[in-house]
Amino acid sequence: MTNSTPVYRNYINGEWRDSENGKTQHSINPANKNEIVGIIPDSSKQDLEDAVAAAKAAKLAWRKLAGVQRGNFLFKVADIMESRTNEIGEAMTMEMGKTLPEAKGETARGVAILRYYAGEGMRKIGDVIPSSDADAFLYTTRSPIGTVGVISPWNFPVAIPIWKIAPALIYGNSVVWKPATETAVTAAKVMQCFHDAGLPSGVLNMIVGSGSVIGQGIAEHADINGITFTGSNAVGKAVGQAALARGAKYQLEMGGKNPIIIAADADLDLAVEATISGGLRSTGQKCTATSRVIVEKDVYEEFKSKLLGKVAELKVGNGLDSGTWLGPCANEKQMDTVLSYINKGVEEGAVLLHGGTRPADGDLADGFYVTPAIFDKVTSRMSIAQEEIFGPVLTLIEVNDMQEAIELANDTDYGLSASIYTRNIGNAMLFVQEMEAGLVRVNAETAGVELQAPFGGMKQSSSHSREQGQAAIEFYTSIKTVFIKP
Ligand SMILES: NC(=O)c1ccc[n+]([C@@H]2O[C@H](COP(=O)([O-])OP(=O)(O)OC[C@H]3O[C@@H](n4cnc5c(N)ncnc54)[C@H](O)[C@@H]3O)[C@@H](O)[C@H]2O)c1
Ligand SMILES: O=CCCC(=O)C(=O)O
Repeated sequence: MTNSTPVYRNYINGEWRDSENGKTQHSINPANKNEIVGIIPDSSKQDLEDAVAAAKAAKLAWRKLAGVQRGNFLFKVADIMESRTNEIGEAMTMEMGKTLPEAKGETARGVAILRYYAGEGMRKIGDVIPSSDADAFLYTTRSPIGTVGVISPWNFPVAIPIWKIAPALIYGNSVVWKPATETAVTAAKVMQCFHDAGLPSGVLNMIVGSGSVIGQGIAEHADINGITFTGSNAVGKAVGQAALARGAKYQLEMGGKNPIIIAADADLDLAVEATISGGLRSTGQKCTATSRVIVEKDVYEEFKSKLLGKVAELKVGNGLDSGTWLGPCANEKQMDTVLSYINKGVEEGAVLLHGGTRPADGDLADGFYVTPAIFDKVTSRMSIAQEEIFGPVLTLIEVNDMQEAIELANDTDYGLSASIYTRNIGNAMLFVQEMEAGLVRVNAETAGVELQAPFGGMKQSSSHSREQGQAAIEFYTSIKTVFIKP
């Protein structure tokens, strides 16, 4: 740490504030653990109280604005964020390791999401319904739920908070946001865009602190009317239970164990490309990342050898370097988890064909790197085929036919995304019908989400709600049915 290490604060009631207890922590660069990206707050419950009070005080005036007026703020935020794409992208790469082009791409996605929801301020929010009383006017409108708690993870530190905050705001809610501490610097830069756009004080507040204090505090707070959470299953379920216990609305988007099926008739070159991109971009740290690669036996060996050839070409390194394809894991705990799953895979009898090691020397030794791992001879019940690893690990599973492929693809507690490579329309239709996942993609990788379409999982991946697109209105508002008679 040097005297010039930047210091970031909480954002409460329109101003930047130190944590009331004065405690701080460090945001570390996963490409070099000795580099501190920023000094960030380690906030207390009192900071959360202040943020919630500010959000509560601000919500009435915000709700009373026209949707178009709220949208104008979001358009301004989008323009400011677009002008800071490089700065925000660099902060993201330095805090969580994804490559700079990916980080800038994600920032651009944040801008697009803001513009999409800004436009929502002009769209209809209800229906006219014929009443059984000929003189009456029966229609629906929507009310904001009040103050929304946003709890977000580190893996998409711009896109995910924005796909929660933007719809919360456009539909008239105030917000208390707890970003992941790993990416608190990126979050502060996002927050600054809202501040510079002139968002009224208290409408959006940001508190940086531990999950157990600030995250749980949000889940339990009587003045937070709804909680939207993205993160791991264990934490998500605890958040959901705390919300349910006090009757608050909640929405949980959690882990995945996403399959790609390679049919015998697939274009194998395209399938290899999609497996690598879906499974290893962002170092496998996407909820939608491909993890189980289910291949029909007729093409298994050919697919495997093409995959190995291409994975061997991937360059692991610092995400800021232009030649890097794959950055480090986002933090030490994540790296340790990935390495422990690699050991477990070997112990359970899978064959490690490639990678799965921690580079020991040179520039990479001080980072949380794991080389991309490919496992052969994986069976569906092995831990590496069942549990979310959230790292650069692909598990190859051989099947006899399409029926078995789909059965194994569904053989998981998760149901977030799934894809198939095939040139046979029958295979594609069967897959779409039978696959138990919220996002199913034919001849496309498992990762990749379109901001205007609903996104969310089935089974243990979600609380069965949907985010993004117009689906977001369901969480951030309540329907009010209105009956008027002269
Ligand atoms: N389905 C999706 O849309 C989606 C998207 C991105 C990530 N994810 C999932 O997120 C996970 C990775 O992210 P992570 O490691 O940041 O997850 P995490 O669950 O550890 O943390 C997520 C957020 O919850 C907070 N938190 C931690 N403990 C808490 C508690 N007791 N109460 C309330 N909040 C608490 C964290 O500080 C963070 O802000 C993976 O499982 C991944 O699949 C899911
Ligand atoms: O990590 C979850 C979000 C996935 C996503 O946004 C994508 O696949 O692009």
